[in-house]
Amino acid sequence: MPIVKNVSRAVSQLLQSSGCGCGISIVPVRCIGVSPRQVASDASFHSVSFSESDHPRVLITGGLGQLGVGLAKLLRKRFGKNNVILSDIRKPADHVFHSGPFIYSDILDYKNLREIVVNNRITWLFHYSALLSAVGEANVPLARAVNITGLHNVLDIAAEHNLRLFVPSTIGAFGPTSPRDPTPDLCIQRPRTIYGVSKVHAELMGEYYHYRYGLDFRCLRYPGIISADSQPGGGTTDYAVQIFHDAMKTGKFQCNLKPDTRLPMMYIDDCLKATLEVMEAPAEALSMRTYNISAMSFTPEELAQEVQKHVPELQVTYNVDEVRQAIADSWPMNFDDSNARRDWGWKHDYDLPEQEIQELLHISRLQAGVVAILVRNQTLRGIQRLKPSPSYS
Ligand SMILES: NC(=O)c1ccc[n+]([C@@H]2O[C@H](COP(=O)([O-])OP(=O)(O)OC[C@H]3O[C@@H](n4cnc5c(N)ncnc54)[C@H](O)[C@@H]3O)[C@@H](O)[C@H]2O)c1
Ligand SMILES: C[C@@H](O)[C@H](N)C(=O)O
Repeated sequence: MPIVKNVSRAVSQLLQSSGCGCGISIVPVRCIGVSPRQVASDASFHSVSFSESDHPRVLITGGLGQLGVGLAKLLRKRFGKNNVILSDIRKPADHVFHSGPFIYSDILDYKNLREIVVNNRITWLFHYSALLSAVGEANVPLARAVNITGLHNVLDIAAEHNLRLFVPSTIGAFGPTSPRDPTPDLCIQRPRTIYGVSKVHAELMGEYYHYRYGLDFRCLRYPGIISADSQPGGGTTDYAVQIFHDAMKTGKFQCNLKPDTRLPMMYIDDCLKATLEVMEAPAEALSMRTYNISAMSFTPEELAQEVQKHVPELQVTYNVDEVRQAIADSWPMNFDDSNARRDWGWKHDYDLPEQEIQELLHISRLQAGVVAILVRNQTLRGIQRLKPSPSYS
């Protein structure tokens, strides 16, 4: 298995924390100066507001969640530290604040978002703000505001300012009437969560703006993402991160999904690599604007067995959360990403257990001062207990 390394906070904490944006309750009034209806309907399919020889100037919304900080790190390596602005409504940790430009941005504040785009001459926007599946069901009005109204703000601004726009979708954009094993790009999509409904809406609106206004919209449907040094934001797949943290911290893990619940998953490095690759792909290569991407697929029982090879003392019990289980039971079990592989050469690097270990990738500190070692390209090779390091790596 590809991964794992450090530890994140408890799912229950995430559900209650401000990290999910649950503190926001006001939907600001939109102040549209130029409607997308005023964007020329014959706008160029390829139009971007920067010369191809220049680096893009990037804004990431909702950047302090599980995925945004890692994305900023990858993009800064590629485009330069000062060309990538991370934004969120939360206060960044010290190491994030000092790692590159950070700005407050509430995606529900259209005028403020527009100012940021204009003043910083943004050319690429990665729209990560969202309420995930489980927290979305716990607060539907807020999920509707952030995931749908927020998306509308982002789409309008992107269209007005000729941005290249990335919006992630999810396995959650499918529902119980979709084919589940495998799930192709194009099939029936009738999700039964506000999260899934908002993501189908995002896919369709983005594609509509693309064909109607020439917006350079790009979208990947991510599987559940496994990360080591960032915490999940309140989704159905969070267990696959939590198990590593609990294995390291307490040696006990209580899973909130049934042992045989199979879901598509992906290691964060693959997810971020795919995101950059699809944004850099020539428009001509994209036969679609929304693609499935896939890497591995496993059940809690299979994952637990794999982790127990390295932490034999790990005790796993099951206490099923009915809301999450119902969501998981309606989602794909395996994802068909053949179109992404054909069109722009998508290929994952990390997979479930294979025997050879190629490279030690990363060491990160756990909350309790315990350190896990993340290994590349296959199995979780080893987990070590070390003294807390003085600084976050
Ligand atoms: N992590 C996954 O497994 C996964 C899988 C599929 C798709 N995705 C998608 O990828 C994106 C990023 O996911 P993540 O796991 O980092 O999410 P997350 O929940 O960890 O982070 C979302 C961020 O959005 C911010 N946010 C909430 N309301 C906001 C507002 N009004 N204005 C600005 N920011 C606001 C939160 O503060 C939070 O930092 C999301 O769109 C998600 O749907 C994630
Ligand atoms: C799958 C994904 O969209 C997210 N991790 C969730 O479970 O809600």
